[in-house]
Amino acid sequence: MADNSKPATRKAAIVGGNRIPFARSNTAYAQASNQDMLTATLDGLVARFGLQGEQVGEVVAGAVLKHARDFNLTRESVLGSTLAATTPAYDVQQACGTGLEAAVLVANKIALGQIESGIAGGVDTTSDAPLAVGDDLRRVLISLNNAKTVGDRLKALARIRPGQLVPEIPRNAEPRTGLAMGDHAAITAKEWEIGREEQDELAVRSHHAMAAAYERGFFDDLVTPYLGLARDNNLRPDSSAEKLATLKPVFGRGEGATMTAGNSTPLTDGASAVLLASDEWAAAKGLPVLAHLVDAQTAAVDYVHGGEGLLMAPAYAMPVMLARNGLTLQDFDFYEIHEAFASTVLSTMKAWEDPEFCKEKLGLDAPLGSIDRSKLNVNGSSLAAGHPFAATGGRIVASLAKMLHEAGPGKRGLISICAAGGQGVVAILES
Ligand SMILES: CC(=O)CC(=O)SCCNC(=O)CCNC(=O)[C@H](O)C(C)(C)COP(=O)(O)OP(=O)(O)OC[C@H]1O[C@@H](n2cnc3c(N)ncnc32)[C@H](O)[C@@H]1OP(=O)(O)O
Repeated sequence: MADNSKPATRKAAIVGGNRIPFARSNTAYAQASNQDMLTATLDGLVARFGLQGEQVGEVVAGAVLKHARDFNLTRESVLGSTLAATTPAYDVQQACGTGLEAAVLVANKIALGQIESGIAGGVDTTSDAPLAVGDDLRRVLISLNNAKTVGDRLKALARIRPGQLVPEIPRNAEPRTGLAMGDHAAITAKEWEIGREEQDELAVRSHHAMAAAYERGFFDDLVTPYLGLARDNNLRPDSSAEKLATLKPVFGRGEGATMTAGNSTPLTDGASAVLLASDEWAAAKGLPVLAHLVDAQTAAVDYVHGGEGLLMAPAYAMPVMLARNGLTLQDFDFYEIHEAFASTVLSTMKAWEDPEFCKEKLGLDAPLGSIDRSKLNVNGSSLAAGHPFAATGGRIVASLAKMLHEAGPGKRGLISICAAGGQGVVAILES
């Protein structure tokens, strides 16, 4: 007998988003914590949609760099916000895919009828990065804490050596290889023969597109000023290929190194949040529906044993998702490919165009093919806005949903986000 008790799945609506302007590390938000920024971002979203004091189904968010005291950063941020304190909330972490993964989790619960509304988000600060002590000092400090007598305390203190006092600072590097993510991307750029000029060109285009989008008011209902900042302070409207060509390579070694501070994302602080709901919930509240989250896919690559480049997992996730939805790579009106590094965007697109890669690695009869570059990151992306790791997904989902809404019904957008750990998340949005 059929089980009629299970609700049919439905597509989750994207009502809108909010973020604080992104700030280069150790600038405008140098004194702000993850919790400060996520709370402010949630409050901005709540104010935008008149949800003060209300309980939404769930809030799901995360941070890549988190202090040990932030057990459940998202719940603490909700408790500090103007949402009802009865709103359940929890952390997720999928490196730079965190914000998008959070949106997928919320959307899936809405699709299954488990919740009617939810907020997905992400936050990160490299200004307030958590410092840890080494294992030796940690053991001493624990025994000091457990010591019952003055003698025991003195004995524990006597075990401290000056060398142990050096803190462990989180490095922007892969734990299993010790290489910076930029160095991994540089290896891939070399493999795919990605040139310096095309990387710089992509970076300049990102800055110009985002500056133009701010000028035409595109971000007016997506960004709330915070701590004196009204726009992302990494944004350089006057960016030029000539200036970028003068910068020295910072990733990859020796002859032929192409990756600079100009065609790589900077270390960034910021937060984002997206409100998702069932169509019914949005209609009952008189709230807009900008787009729907239709599907998503994750993939992981074996970058440790040389199987694939660290940031190439989206290339693998894409054909799986396209096939499931009966779509080709060309069936989209907008493409949002996260610009971790300009070279990563270019390597990924080149892989999709390459018959050998698509056959050997993706198991396809024909390459996925080229995308229309005029539809790529049309309002700028991470090279211009900056990249507070976990906050990038929310920025992209909210921007793309708004772009689709502006373009009218029946439009389709594609998201591709590479993540540390050799993972990637891709998703489809439709208006
Ligand atoms: C995390 C995941 O899961 C997946 C991912 O997304 S991977 C990506 C993760 N992110 C990263 O790895 C961050 C990588 N970035 C970095 O480590 C650092 O920002 C960096 C090493 C690239 C640069 O650091 P830095 O040297 O301190 O940069 P910075 O001082 O700001 O810039 C160097 C110069 O370039 C210039 N510059 C930077 N961008 C420019 C631009 N667009 N136009 C003109 N000049 C520019 C700066 O003005 C500066 O010039 P001066 O020296 O004359 O002041």
